[in-house]
Amino acid sequence: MTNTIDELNKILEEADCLVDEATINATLDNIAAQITADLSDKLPLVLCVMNGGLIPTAALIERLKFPLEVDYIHATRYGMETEGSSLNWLSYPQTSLKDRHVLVIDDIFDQGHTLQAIIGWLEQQETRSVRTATIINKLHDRKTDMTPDYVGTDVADRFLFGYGMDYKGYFRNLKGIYAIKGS
Ligand SMILES: O=P(O)(O)OC[C@H]1O[C@H](OP(=O)(O)OP(=O)(O)O)[C@H](O)[C@@H]1O
Ligand SMILES: Nc1nc2[nH]cnc2c(=O)[nH]1
Repeated sequence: MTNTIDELNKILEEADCLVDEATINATLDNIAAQITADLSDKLPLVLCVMNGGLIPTAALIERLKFPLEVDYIHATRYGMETEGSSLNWLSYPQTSLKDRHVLVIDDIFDQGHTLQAIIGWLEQQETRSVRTATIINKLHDRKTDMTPDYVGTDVADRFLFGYGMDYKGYFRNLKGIYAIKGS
């Protein structure tokens, strides 16, 4: 269904801001310091998980002051929906992964199926190490048995958008993280 600009603006007006820009920036600084301690001498390959990882990846790598390469992987589980289903692989990295220290960056650690599948695939590519980072951790007890190596701010178990995350494809560009009214 097509959303009108009025409908989208109403969603944003009624939404609750759960994480503001200053908190996100502090989270990014903290994660960047941990990553620097672990990877600054490893010439890592950073893999952005598109689309949600786009903004967190840009914000994190500008805080990493050491040599690194960037590529992306495109896998989606939610599409335009608010409930996840099976993972749809849309694009694989073009960079050779063999013997590389890989850092995967995504926006949110929700149930963990997306990162778990990506880690599983990367481990088959003869990488030297694989680490994962997310800006947001959604609090609930429906997690897989993986946990990202670097995890940011905890948020309530609601449907979120902003800072990479979309509502029906929109609002990834917002500086804060919002929850839909009633979710
Ligand atoms: O921990 P999980 O329950 O697997 O959910 C997390 C994933 O869901 C979102 O992606 P989505 O499938 O919505 O695609 P998108 O990045 O294009 O929005 C998000 O960007 C993560 O990749
Ligand atoms: N936009 C969005 N994508 C998600 N993927 C997993 N959880 C979420 C969420 O709360 N919002």
